Amino acid sequence: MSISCAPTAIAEPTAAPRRVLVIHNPTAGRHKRKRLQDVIDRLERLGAAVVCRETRMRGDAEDFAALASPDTCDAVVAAGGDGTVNEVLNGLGRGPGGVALGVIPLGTANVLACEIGLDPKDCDQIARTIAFGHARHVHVGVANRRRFLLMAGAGLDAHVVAGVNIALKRRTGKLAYVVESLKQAVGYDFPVLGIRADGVEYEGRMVVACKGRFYGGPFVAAPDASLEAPKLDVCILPNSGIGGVVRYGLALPMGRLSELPEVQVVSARSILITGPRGAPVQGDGDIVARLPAEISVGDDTVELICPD
Ligand SMILES: Nc1ncnc2c1ncn2[C@@H]1O[C@H](COP(=O)(O)OP(=O)(O)OP(=O)(O)O)[C@@H](O)[C@H]1O
Repeated sequence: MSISCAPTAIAEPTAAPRRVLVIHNPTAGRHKRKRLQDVIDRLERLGAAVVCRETRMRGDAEDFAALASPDTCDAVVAAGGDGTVNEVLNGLGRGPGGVALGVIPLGTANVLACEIGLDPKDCDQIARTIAFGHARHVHVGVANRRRFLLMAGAGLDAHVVAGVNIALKRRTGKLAYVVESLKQAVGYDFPVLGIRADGVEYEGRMVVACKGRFYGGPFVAAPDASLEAPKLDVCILPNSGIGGVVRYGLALPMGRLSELPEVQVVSARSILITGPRGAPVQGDGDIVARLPAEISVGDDTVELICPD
């Protein structure tokens, strides 16, 4: 197997390498199988015991992760995009506990990798992180009983996630989301959403409850959010129509979304989003719930393996 990433000189850690179950979503990202093999080869050279399972359909990653036992496995590693991480997170929640969560970022946006400072192209960093990286105690969000790690939202972005053309996404990556956003901006009617955040009422056309700072890739939407904090940073966007979409779409990559005067960011433990019954709610980039949605963060935690 050819090795595509140059090793960097880092002192060998003294702790024993982890025993890991890698769960690979072969449909995530494009042409990433070689990178996965490279990471696995490096893990084995570092002394980690690795078992790899491939998913065949949606839901497999969650079922495989739920079976992981701390007797045989220190960590379950999601090899795929944020959707695969989300499935593993939910699977671990069904399991016996005592197993950490890791990631080999092979997806389209890889928001979690941005959040924890993992470079998707640096196979050496990824392997060392999985084998020896410290585990952060992360508070997990819950949307209508479904766990999420990064964000959950309703309104246009959830409709974009629900409507994105999968074949186009496989061919063009993130561009498919831009195309779908513009398409939706024309046809979508931007209904008003009610948001009750820790008992205080707000209104918006789009709402994203952020656990992490990043959104859609390396773009900061909620600068004060923290995976380790038991709170949500709720971004409430009031504008509608193509004008609103373009305005927010330009502000986000510049890191200015939360600075726009009409955008509110409120900190809350629990929110209730109401709007058209059955409208989609996205969590970590996949549809995880429907309106009305109760989104909260409480005592539920996971050990997330991060670079040192
Ligand atoms: N073998 C499979 N066949 C079809 N779908 C799968 C399979 N395994 C997992 N899935 C589903 O694929 C979806 C997308 O996966 P994922 O998010 O990991 O990749 P991505 O969409 O390329 O990346 P990103 O989320 O970063 O955009 C998830 O909803 C997951 O449940």
